[in-house]
Amino acid sequence: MEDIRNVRLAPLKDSNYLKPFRFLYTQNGTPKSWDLLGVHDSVGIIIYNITRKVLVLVKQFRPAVYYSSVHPDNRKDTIDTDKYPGSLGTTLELCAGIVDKNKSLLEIAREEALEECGYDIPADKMEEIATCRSGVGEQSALFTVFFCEVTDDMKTGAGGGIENELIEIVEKTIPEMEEMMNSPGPLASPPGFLYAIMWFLHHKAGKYKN
Ligand SMILES: Nc1ncnc2c1ncn2[C@@H]1O[C@H](COP(=O)(O)OP(=O)(O)O[C@H]2O[C@H](CO)[C@@H](O)[C@H](O)[C@H]2O)[C@@H](O)[C@H]1O
Ligand SMILES: [Mg+2]
Repeated sequence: MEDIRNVRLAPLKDSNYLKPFRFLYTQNGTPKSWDLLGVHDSVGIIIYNITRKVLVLVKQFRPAVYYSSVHPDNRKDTIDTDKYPGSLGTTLELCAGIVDKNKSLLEIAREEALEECGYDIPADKMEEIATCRSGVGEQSALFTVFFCEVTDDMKTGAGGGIENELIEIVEKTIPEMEEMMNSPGPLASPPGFLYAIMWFLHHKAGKYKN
């Protein structure tokens, strides 16, 4: 996963994932504008395995995280991967996916849990806990978080993602997550993940500790 080479930057002409545009308006009569980025909404799932008392998380290479770890002076057409190894771009996240199909958020969450983590989770085991905005500056996509308890016998597949996704399943105990949340960082995780883990530690972790 971390063997990243041949990194090059290119102009973006059109994209299935990002749509930049300008938003024009008046506020109290003053003309204004704001540059925006249209992106998909997404879902994430807090998966807690009660058989082995671990949170089931995913590690993956995120190009945006890698790119932002490169010093601005070195963001050229090609990036030196000896100086900047792929490990700089890996994150720890919830199992998650974009809402790019005409299916319910719950169905998409179930599909992602199976594709990325190998758990076949019945719909009635998924608890929708909160929806927040994944960014309010340039985009304002919704991020909906689900929670579910799983057991080892719900694991029917290997996980790891579909097509050419390379996703590693990472299991963390509650004390390991508490330690991570108390470390100064920078944490290689998005705010939606940190919010979800705080929610889990606050509302759920106590009952699993004994
Ligand atoms: N910009 C892009 N360029 C090229 N290919 C792209 C792309 N965006 C998506 N894709 C393709 O679409 C797939 C989408 O994967 P997922 O549905 O699992 O969403 P992901 O977990 O990456 O992000 C979701 O989950 C995380 C939460 O961890 C949220 O932050 C995030 O907004 C949400 O999309 C990627 O594997 C890739 O093939
Ligand atoms: Mg995903």
